[in-house]
Amino acid sequence: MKTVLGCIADDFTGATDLAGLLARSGVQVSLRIGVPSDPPSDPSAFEVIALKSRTAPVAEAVAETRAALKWLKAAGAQRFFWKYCSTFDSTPEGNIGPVAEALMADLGTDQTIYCPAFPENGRSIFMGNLFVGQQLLAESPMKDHPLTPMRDSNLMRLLAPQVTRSVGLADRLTVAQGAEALRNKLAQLKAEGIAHVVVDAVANSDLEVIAEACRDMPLMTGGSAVAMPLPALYLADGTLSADAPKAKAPRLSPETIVLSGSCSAMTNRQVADYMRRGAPAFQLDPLALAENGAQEALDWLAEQDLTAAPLIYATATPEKVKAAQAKLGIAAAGEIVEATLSACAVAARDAGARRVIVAGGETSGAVTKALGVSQLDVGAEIAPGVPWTYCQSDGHQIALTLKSGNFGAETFFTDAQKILEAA
Ligand SMILES: Nc1ncnc2c1ncn2[C@@H]1O[C@H](COP(=O)(O)OP(=O)(O)O)[C@@H](O)[C@H]1O
Ligand SMILES: O=C(O)[C@@H](O)C(=O)COP(=O)(O)O
Repeated sequence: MKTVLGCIADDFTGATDLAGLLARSGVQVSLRIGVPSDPPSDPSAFEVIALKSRTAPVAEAVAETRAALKWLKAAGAQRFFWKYCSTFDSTPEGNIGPVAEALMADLGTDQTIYCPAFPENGRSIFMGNLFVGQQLLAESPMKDHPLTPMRDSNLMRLLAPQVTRSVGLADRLTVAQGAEALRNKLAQLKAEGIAHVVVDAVANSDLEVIAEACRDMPLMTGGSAVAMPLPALYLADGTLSADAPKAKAPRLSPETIVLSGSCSAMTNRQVADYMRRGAPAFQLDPLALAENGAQEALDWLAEQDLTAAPLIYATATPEKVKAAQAKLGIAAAGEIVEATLSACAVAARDAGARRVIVAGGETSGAVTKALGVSQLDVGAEIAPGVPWTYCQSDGHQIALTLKSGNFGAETFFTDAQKILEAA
């Protein structure tokens, strides 16, 4: 089969988010960790390549994304999707714009759209301003993100310094008039030399209009939700034929490990909820880790009954995160936590854990790499944008879920376990 849509995500939770939303329509979605070293053989209609490039130096992010594009082109794809965070997370240098411009140059296209909206998770865009629930992005807890604090809510202002060509807006008033009106607006903006168009969306119905209007663009960019309508559009016009039914979820033994490196407001609530329910839990302190290493955590883990699904977490309040970063540096504090959680993941797997729940995008990238996972099949959705996936790790089949910091209900860690039981 030829790939119909080639997708590249800038982090691993983002990649499973996108793969999960595409798979809602019943199509097969293949998710690969990093650019495969082998050329494509029998690729899926929807291929998602997960990179860990969100906070990488710009040149590195651009080079990796171009390599992913090349692989997806070899898989037969003619349309591409660049997935970044629904809260438009980027460092001050910013990878979203340079990556988009590099992809546009490689694809020989003059215009793309930017739509991080994800209404089911409360992300909406109005007049180019991104909201998280009822708050502007820069007034939401994203202002305190440990690696990518978001201090402006206006997508045009965030994007403009990251790109060389002009930025414009197709606002909600246009989107509300339907796909043809949006296509006309995009054409008008293109004639004015606008290469980068932020598109407003506040509801799933807006995303359907945008997907319909932009489905044949060589490159679309956004959060996962604007890609969600694409499989149904491609099935309806015969670009894609209906897939064989999906394989049943494998039965895996109940040993479980929960690892949380996200410090988002939602993950803080999820960790507290899980502990209130009596889950065994071990807290990592970056300062203690810097001094004494990971052994204490590994010793604690070795004593746990993994059928009780123990939790190891570095999740902390913004004040505690800032204090650790002030002493260790932002990158070093993050790295030491990621390395420890990765070591715990490997130790838990070696001790028999076959169900692995990870919270945090960067954290998920580190843990997935440590587990040596290269390809994931998408399973049941636990919460909007967070599916279970199945993969191989060191010769064992495991279920792995990678939760974006902000996603999931307060009961996420127990929800995940219940959904796997029912799958
Ligand atoms: N207590 C802490 N102090 C400092 N940094 C931390 C702490 N706990 C986690 N981190 C780091 O914060 C970052 C959180 O990012 P990430 O895993 O992407 O979560 P999210 O999905 O919420 O963005 C990671 O690099 C993680 O290692
Ligand atoms: O689009 C989203 O919000 C997510 O898919 C995502 O990218 C989340 O990133 P993290 O919060 O760093 O997990």
